[in-house]
Amino acid sequence: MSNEALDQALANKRQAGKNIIVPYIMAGDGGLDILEERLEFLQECGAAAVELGIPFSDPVADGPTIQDAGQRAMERGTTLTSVLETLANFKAKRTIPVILMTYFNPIYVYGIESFAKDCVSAGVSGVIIPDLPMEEEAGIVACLQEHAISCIRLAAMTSPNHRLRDIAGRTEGFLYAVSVKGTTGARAGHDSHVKAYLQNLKQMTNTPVLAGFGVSNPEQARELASHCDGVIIGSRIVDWFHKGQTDAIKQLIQNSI
Ligand SMILES: O=P(O)(O)OC[C@@H](O)[C@@H](O)c1c[nH]c2ccccc12
Repeated sequence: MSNEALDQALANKRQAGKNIIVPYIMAGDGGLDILEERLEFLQECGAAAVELGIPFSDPVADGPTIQDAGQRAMERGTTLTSVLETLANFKAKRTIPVILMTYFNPIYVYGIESFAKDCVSAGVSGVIIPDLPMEEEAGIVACLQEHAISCIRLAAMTSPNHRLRDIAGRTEGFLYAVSVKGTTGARAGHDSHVKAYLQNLKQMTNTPVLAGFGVSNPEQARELASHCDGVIIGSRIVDWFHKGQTDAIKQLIQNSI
């Protein structure tokens, strides 16, 4: 079972004729005590949901901006446990869906069953586990489904069509269309193949398709979103939160919608 709050939040934006914007932030960057305020702020800016990163010592998919943010968060002692506890504390007040982005190791150490249960207590709607191969996912996915937590799958530009179809068929919440060949981080532009790649994915599923990686300005966001349902914006927002440039974040999100 996929997560209804997440499905509904994304559908609402689309029905209102808007692009779905999902900002990524690093949990614990700036301290966990400001997490509630940041989520509220992003919701006010028009975000449909927030992707919340769990800091990890070996973040293989991340570029320098997010690696640095993870480092700062770890220096403050942020862990999967402390993030889930913090989210549980203001769950009742929150309406914006939260998706956790975590590498598999912290979940494995936490225990899969306890992780799923504590996600429910924390009001987590979905998870993204970038280093979990499709061939190894069955056990954890069954457990997440039992708890109505969506497992958002990642599509890569290098994957062959039969594999993309498989991923698109399995995804819950949305399909994360990784739109660069490389790690996370702001980029000046996207490859000319991206348009066909997104259109191809759109034909494979009725679940919303969101493009992510390298989106750092409203022009890029709107261009990519015109071939799918919206975008995920990470590094640019992480960097601006760190520098206290919240007005710039608001502009970026509002002008991407
Ligand atoms: O930072 P960018 O290039 O805007 O890309 C989004 C990305 O940061 C976020 O979705 C993310 C951060 N770490 C990840 C690891 C894997 C997949 C996705 C992510």
